[in-house]
Amino acid sequence: MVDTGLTREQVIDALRPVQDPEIGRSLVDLGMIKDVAIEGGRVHVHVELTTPACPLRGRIETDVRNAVTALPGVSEVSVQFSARVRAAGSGMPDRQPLPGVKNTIAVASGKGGVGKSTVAVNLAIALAQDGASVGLLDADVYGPSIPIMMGVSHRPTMRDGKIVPLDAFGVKVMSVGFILDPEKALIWRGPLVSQLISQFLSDVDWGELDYLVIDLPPGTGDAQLTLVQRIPLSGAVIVTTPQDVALADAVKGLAMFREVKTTILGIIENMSYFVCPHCGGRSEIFGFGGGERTATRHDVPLLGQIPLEGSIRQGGDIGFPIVVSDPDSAPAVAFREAARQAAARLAVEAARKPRRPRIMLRPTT
Ligand SMILES: Nc1ncnc2c1ncn2[C@@H]1O[C@H](COP(=O)(O)OP(=O)(O)OP(=O)(O)O)[C@@H](O)[C@H]1O
Repeated sequence: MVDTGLTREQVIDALRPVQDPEIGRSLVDLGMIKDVAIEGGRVHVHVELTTPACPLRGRIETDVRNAVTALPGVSEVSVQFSARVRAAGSGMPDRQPLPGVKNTIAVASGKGGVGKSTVAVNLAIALAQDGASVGLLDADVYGPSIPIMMGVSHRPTMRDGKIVPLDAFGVKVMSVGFILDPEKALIWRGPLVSQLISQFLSDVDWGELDYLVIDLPPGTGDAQLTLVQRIPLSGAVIVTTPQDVALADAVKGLAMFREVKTTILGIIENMSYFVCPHCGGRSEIFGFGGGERTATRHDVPLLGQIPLEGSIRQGGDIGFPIVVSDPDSAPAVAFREAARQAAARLAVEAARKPRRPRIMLRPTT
């Protein structure tokens, strides 16, 4: 083997200018370069991403390759990826994070029926498909639809005094629908809703999760406000259709999350357009571009535009969501991209947080 004289330090120095494109800081400073191995002219770099759902993995790989290839004597560069999700915490210091759960993502809508649960289900599965450990909590006491959409309905069991969530498509699922009599759901008032959901957060054995996606009840009333004040939320995704009445309510949702200092990860515009399966013509049934305009006006990202499609409705009805049933379809790709963008935003939030200083214990003499 040819000795090029190349050292680990030289490789790390070459990697210093390479940034995580989302976070805008050096991979080296962020502790994302886990290992560098050199064998003659061959260099192997192990990068630890901040989420397995990283939307810019390809770009990071290219930048790492280019930086290392530029060093004298390098003939081949291989890049290996792993991921460790970091906790973004919640906006309010008094809301304690859930033990074992790194990030909680609320999926909310100002208006009912805009596809909030559909989005929650597909986002959660998309994150799990990328390799994250994911839970999905259906907190929509007024119409828990997650059991049907995820194709799970039996009552969960108990283990060591905790509720064991059900598993569907690699996601741990818990729903008020597993426990409540659907006939009684409507009489739940704000404080009771919040008490029940708090109990679900603490009494369910979620284990170690990178992301817990929470499908909130629609609206911005008393019940929703009490909930978002009590749950330690790392971020919120707002679902809307492009229709004016939905957008007006989505703006109320943005205001609610801002009031409780929860990061808004972005807006998802659902039912954005319809492509006729017969003639291929495109119709903008609920208007067009409203989600984008609202996102721009309120300075939040637009995470995606999901078309109105029969297969999405059907996937929900039969408990076989579109990211599983037809992963290459346009809506599935849009859901996956939205999930990755949301995960990337959380990684940025986590990186902004000052690291807790290590406490050095004095040796006892
Ligand atoms: N993009 C889409 N294309 C076709 N159908 C959709 C789409 N998004 C949602 N749907 C369908 O619209 C209906 C309402 O969706 P969903 O239950 O997800 O809305 P929601 O906002 O959670 O409602 P709620 O306010 O009752 O909680 C469901 O039947 C669902 O399958």
